[in-house]
Amino acid sequence: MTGRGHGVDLRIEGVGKRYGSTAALDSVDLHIAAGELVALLGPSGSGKTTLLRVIAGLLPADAGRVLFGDTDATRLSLRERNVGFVFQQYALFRHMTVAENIAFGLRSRPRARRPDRATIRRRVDELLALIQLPGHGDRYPEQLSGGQKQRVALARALAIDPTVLLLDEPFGALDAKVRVELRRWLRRLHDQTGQTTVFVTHDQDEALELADRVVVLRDGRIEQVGTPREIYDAPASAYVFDFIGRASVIEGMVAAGRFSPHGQAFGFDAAGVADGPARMYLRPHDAQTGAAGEGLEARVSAVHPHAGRITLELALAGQERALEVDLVATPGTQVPALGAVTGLQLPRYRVYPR
Ligand SMILES: Nc1ncnc2c1ncn2[C@@H]1O[C@H](COP(=O)(O)OP(=O)(O)OP(=O)(O)O)[C@@H](O)[C@H]1O
Repeated sequence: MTGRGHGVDLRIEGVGKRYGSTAALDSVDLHIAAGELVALLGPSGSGKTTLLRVIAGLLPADAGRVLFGDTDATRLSLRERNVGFVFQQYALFRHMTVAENIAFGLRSRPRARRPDRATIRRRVDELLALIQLPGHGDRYPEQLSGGQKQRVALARALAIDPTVLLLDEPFGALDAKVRVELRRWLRRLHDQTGQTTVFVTHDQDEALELADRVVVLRDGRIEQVGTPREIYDAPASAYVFDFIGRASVIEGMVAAGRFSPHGQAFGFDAAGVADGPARMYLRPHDAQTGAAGEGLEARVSAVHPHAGRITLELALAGQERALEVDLVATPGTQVPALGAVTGLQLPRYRVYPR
């Protein structure tokens, strides 16, 4: 595979798709560079699958254009676009061997473009090695594990040298441990092949670990596009902050670039945030408890031990919801007692208008 085409860049321009009164996609603009691995991330119903299907040519858009390199593909069929597609469910042909499954796309080409038998055979062997299942060509799908079946589905999609590889929750049906193994495997495979890839997931860990860039969707619109670091460290909105990981929220007001939590005499820098009601968001590991009198004053309302960390629930005067704070649990960790009053430092946070 190494050295074969890396696929093309993809341009999605003003793409819209409605189902009755629902806008499944609303003026979506996105550029995906050749060789990039991009994750489409969002909750159920945000439009991920619709966007993937529009890119594939499985679903016509109501508005906008899809470009594959310099080619306007908007009106081309799936076959004409030459995309590789993998679904959540294995969708292998049960009556065909693994080798026949992988060869299917090449064998069903019109005669003029169909490679000869020996070439197809070589290609299948090459792909079996790539998916780390050498010697498994004569097996039937039912003789494979779920993870192996998905690797075969991926080989089948790659066999046609697709312009782009489109994956719709390909590991969604597998158990958590296999999912993690397979996504790391997919990342290594991508590093080897450099194939332009678009990957749909609702699992933020999967998106952050796997992708070069993450596209966060909300109600058919793009909420943020960025590298995993950018998305995690600088979420563009409260929606992204909340979706990407655990969040603690403090209610308050912004005036002249300062955020004041309700019920607290303390202010925090919030330069650039408009005056008015606002919320401060922080990750539970980005807060530090300390001596009473330092920073905000908080009372420990619950203590939850976990493997490797302890989560405290802290009550703050003037706040309805308790704040979650994580302490790393090592043998020397001082855990504040239930009901104790502690100081609270917030070195990293973001403020969003309400
Ligand atoms: N065939 C359809 N008919 C009517 N509405 C649809 C159809 N397909 C999708 N929708 C609607 O379009 C919106 C986007 O759906 P889509 O399947 O793209 O979301 P998704 O982010 O992929 O969700 P999931 O993670 O649940 O697959 C949703 O509101 C959905 O109800």
